[in-house]
Amino acid sequence: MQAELVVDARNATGESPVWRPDEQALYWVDIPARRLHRWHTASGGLSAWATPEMTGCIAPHAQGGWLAAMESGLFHLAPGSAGALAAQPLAVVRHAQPGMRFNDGRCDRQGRFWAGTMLLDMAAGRHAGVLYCYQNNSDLAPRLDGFIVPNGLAFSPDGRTMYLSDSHPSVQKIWAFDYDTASGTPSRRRLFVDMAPLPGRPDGAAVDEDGGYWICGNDAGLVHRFTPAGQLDRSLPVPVKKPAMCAFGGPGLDTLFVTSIRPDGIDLSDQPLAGGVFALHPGVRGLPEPAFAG
Ligand SMILES: O=C1O[C@H](CS(=O)(=O)O)[C@@H](O)[C@H](O)[C@H]1O
Repeated sequence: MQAELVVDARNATGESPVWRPDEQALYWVDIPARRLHRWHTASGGLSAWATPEMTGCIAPHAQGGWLAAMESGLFHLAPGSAGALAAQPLAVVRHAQPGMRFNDGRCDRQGRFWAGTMLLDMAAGRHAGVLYCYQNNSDLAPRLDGFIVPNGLAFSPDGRTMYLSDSHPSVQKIWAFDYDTASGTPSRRRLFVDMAPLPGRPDGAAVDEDGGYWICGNDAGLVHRFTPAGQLDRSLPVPVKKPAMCAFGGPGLDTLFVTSIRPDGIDLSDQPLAGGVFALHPGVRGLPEPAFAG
């Protein structure tokens, strides 16, 4: 299967792709560049907005616009025309240590927002990362801790299994949890996949309608699909070494969009498209991305 380059975005760290069916457009962020991006598939039109801080992830907001997890906390973003962006603070995070920011996250199927934090200095390898849940427009609460680079957050189609990974080279694990959809409580944490023996570190993820868990194999140029039982089903190549996160989109939700990383200061002659956004057609459909309910 050939991955098609859809946007030669040259993102430093392209993350959090989210498909908006109402706009037939893909949004994503470039974390260090402090940018929110939009690509309208039919017209090919590209838009970008400067965000006040680095944004680790975004989720659609039920009232329109986006819930964005940044450095100091959560914001509501309302992108306008000509690059205008209204950013309203919603919740301030009390980080476990100085020098942290939000990273990967999304909403559960009931519309609660979950996102993890990490140290900007990833190389330090400290287990300072915390997983937070935000709900009722007011309550940003730490729920799990001990992570270095929390990533790969996703929910099964019935919402009753939560997935979470840690990308750091010293961890490279994906865990599954039972998830109580009524209370929003994860429990019975267990190892879903140990990715250390497999090519690529676990990065961002998406779940398909059959419950397959798709995760970017960062540093290996692969996107892996695991069955709900944790068996490797297939691995699809992308023409860059560092795919970062994937999301289903397109009119039939059957395109898997993949964002990527363009590392600074290294020879990119073997991956000139690094930092691009790619499209794969894996033969399965995704599910609509749940919005933050408030
Ligand atoms: O900043 C980030 O970087 C890592 C990828 S990498 O180690 O730089 O290759 C990624 O896992 C993480 O999600 C992202 O926020």
